[in-house]
Order: sequence, then structure tokens, then C-alpha cells
Amino acid sequence: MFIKGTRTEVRQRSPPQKTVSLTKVYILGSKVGLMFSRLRTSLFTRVSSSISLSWFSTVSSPNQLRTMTPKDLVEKAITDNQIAIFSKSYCPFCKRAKALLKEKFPDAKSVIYELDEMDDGTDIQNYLHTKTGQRTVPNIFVGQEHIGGCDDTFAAEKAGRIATLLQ
Ligand SMILES: N[C@@H](CCC(=O)N[C@@H](CS)C(=O)NCC(=O)O)C(=O)O
Repeated sequence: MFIKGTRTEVRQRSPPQKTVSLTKVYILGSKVGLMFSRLRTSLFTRVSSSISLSWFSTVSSPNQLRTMTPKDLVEKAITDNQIAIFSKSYCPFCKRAKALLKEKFPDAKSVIYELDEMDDGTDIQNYLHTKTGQRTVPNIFVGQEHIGGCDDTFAAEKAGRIATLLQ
């Protein structure tokens, strides 16, 4: 603006610094993130223990076997159990097969490995592929015999083969 030939600058005040409030937002964001992370961990722990307490009553937790090689883990799971299921927690075929076997054979000594939740899950899946020729999950063994995937398990159960293998 010009007044009497002299240039008068009209300076606007710079807005108040936002650093403090941004820092607060950042801290709040971190706290919310931490809360979600804790909630997720607690849910995971609860789900894992509820599975362990129901159908795998007589089997040691899969986590205790983590130091074994993939081959030893697979072979021990098969020899130590009547039913061994190599699964992935989110897999719908795995869910169907697990539900069927649990419903029809609730007393069978069983173990389920959720390969997607294990550090060496991919190595275990690779070993299963070498052993059985099957690349997919679920990969199921009953009475030390390879049954196959979900469809194979339903067919075997319908044919009475699983009941026979468990006798
Ligand atoms: N027909 C198969 C289908 C199994 C299948 O497609 N499983 C998927 C997961 S839902 C799989 O193994 N994908 C490859 C992988 O996860 O490595 C069965 O009855 O088991």
C-alpha cells in the first residue's frame, strides 16, 4: 500500500508455529499404532492357545519344535500323530478340512501346523512338495499315510478310509 508517496509495506503476521501440535498428533498416532499392535498380538495369542487346548490335547506346541529342520518337523508330526495337517490359517480349503476332521474324529491325536505363521513355513512347504508331490495346503496325513488336500480328505472320509486308518 502507498501513503503519501511512501511505500508502506503491510506485513501479515506469520501464522503461529504448528510444530507443537504436529508433534502431539505424531505422538498420538504412535500411541494408537501401539495399541493396535498390542491388540493384534493378544488376539493371536488367544487364538493359538484356544486351538492348542482343544484338538491337540496331547501334542507339544508347534513353536517348541521350531529348532528342528523342516524335514524332521514334518516326519515327527506324521509319526507322533494319528492326524497331521499342514495348513495356512487364512486358507478356506484348510478350514473346511480341519473342521471336517475335528468334527468326525474329535479324539484322534492330531497336530496342525499353520505354515503362514511359522518362520520356516516356506521351507516346510517345500519339503512337503518334495515328499508328496503336492504343492498346496492343506497337506494331510492320517495314520502315517498321505491323504492329500481338502478334496482328497472329504473323499477319503466319505469312503471310510480315514476311519479305517485310525483304527
Ligand atoms: N484342491 C485343493 C485346493 C487347495 C488350494 O488351492 N490351496 C491354496 C491355499 S487356499 C494353496 O495352497 N495355494 C498355494 C500356497 O498357498 O502356497 C484342495 O482340495 O486342497
